[in-house]
Amino acid sequence: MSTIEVSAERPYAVRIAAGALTELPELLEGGERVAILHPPVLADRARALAAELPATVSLLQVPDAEAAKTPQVLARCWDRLAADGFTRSDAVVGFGGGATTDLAGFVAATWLRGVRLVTVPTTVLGMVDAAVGGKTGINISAGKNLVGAFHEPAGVLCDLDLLPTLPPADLRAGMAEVIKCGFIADPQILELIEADPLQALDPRGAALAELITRGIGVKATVVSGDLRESTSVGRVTGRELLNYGHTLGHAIERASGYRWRHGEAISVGMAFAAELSHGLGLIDETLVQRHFDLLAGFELPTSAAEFDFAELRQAMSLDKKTRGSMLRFVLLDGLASARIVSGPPEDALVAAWQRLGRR
Ligand SMILES: NC(=O)c1ccc[n+]([C@@H]2O[C@H](COP(=O)([O-])OP(=O)(O)OC[C@H]3O[C@@H](n4cnc5c(N)ncnc54)[C@H](O)[C@@H]3O)[C@@H](O)[C@H]2O)c1
Ligand SMILES: O=C(O)C(=O)C[C@@H](O)[C@H](O)[C@H](O)COP(=O)(O)O
Ligand SMILES: [Zn+2]
Repeated sequence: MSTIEVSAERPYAVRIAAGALTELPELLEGGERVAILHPPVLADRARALAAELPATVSLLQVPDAEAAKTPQVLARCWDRLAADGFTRSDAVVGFGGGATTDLAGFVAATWLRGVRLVTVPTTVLGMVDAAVGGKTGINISAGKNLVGAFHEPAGVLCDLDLLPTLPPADLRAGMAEVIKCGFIADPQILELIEADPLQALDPRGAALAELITRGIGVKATVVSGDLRESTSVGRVTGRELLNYGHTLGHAIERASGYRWRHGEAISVGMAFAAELSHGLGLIDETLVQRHFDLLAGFELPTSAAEFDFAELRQAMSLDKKTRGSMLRFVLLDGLASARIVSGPPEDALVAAWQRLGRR
């Protein structure tokens, strides 16, 4: 069992191991009621989990993937907690991928102005990123994650035994955030993948367990220093670092009507950010090509010609890093070194977009 401590406002542990789920009862600290939010595909496992808990459990099945992150589903969850008599000593468990844990986190943040939350991520992306760090929220028609709150979990259980049923495309999508962690902070992640990409995709393998643990290490270190995402000036060391590739990525998700997986959109977003960094003279060609090789090695997309760049540019204006009308990009100026570039020239954005399809 590996344990990574997150020392933000309320310290908590991320436990990573096959079988970590057995620790859930301790994390609930004797609450009388527990709500487990889960997607349809995990219904049987959620029922089995409920049977093991010394509490009255409400099973809240929510729609799959991004369809869970809507105001309507959020309101249905509140109604159910009300009907089942949830009080401030009760708890919410997010049992699923990042979409489920984002929704569950926001339910926990808003019910009675905040109740206990435990996240149990069941995807690679959820383990490495979404379930850790206390960003919770939903989408609205104007864009991705535009409504939410910071609400830290009391604990995170990454049970590696849950991964073998994950569809290969979702496993690959999770690798985009793992690769992100490599480029922004831990280049050993990139070396491990480059040494044996196939091994990295084995859901029962030691290589994936190590990549997940290293990725969580990056996330935990960053959020421990800057939970609420301060506005970086110049070099980025705070939470905005974790948003590498997300400015364009979130715009692609919205433009696709959330047909694109988050990790796939972020893959294109990182390829774009690398091209933009290069176009602005911040990184050399080798580092750009390394992005394309690593992402394509997992069959992740590095271009998105089906979208109109003008529409994506418009959606990027609502990125949370934007200040006033100034777009702000997290760009690399070296391996594991990033800076904020505010208001890059519009023609540099278009040029970076056009280069994507040409590699
Ligand atoms: N809060 C954060 O800090 C943060 C960080 C990164 C991403 N996110 C969010 O996370 C979401 C993406 O997360 P995701 O990639 O986990 O997507 P997801 O939650 O949509 O899960 C992907 C798919 O896998 C299925 N699934 C989940 N676990 C399974 C299992 N063990 N076996 C079989 N199927 C399983 C789900 O039902 C879904 O169809 C996005 O909404 C993104 O915005 C949040
Ligand atoms: O934890 C963070 O901070 C991140 O930026 C991690 C991202 O991978 C994640 O997708 C996050 O939800 C994006 O946040 P947002 O504030 O841009 O919605
Ligand atoms: Zn992300």
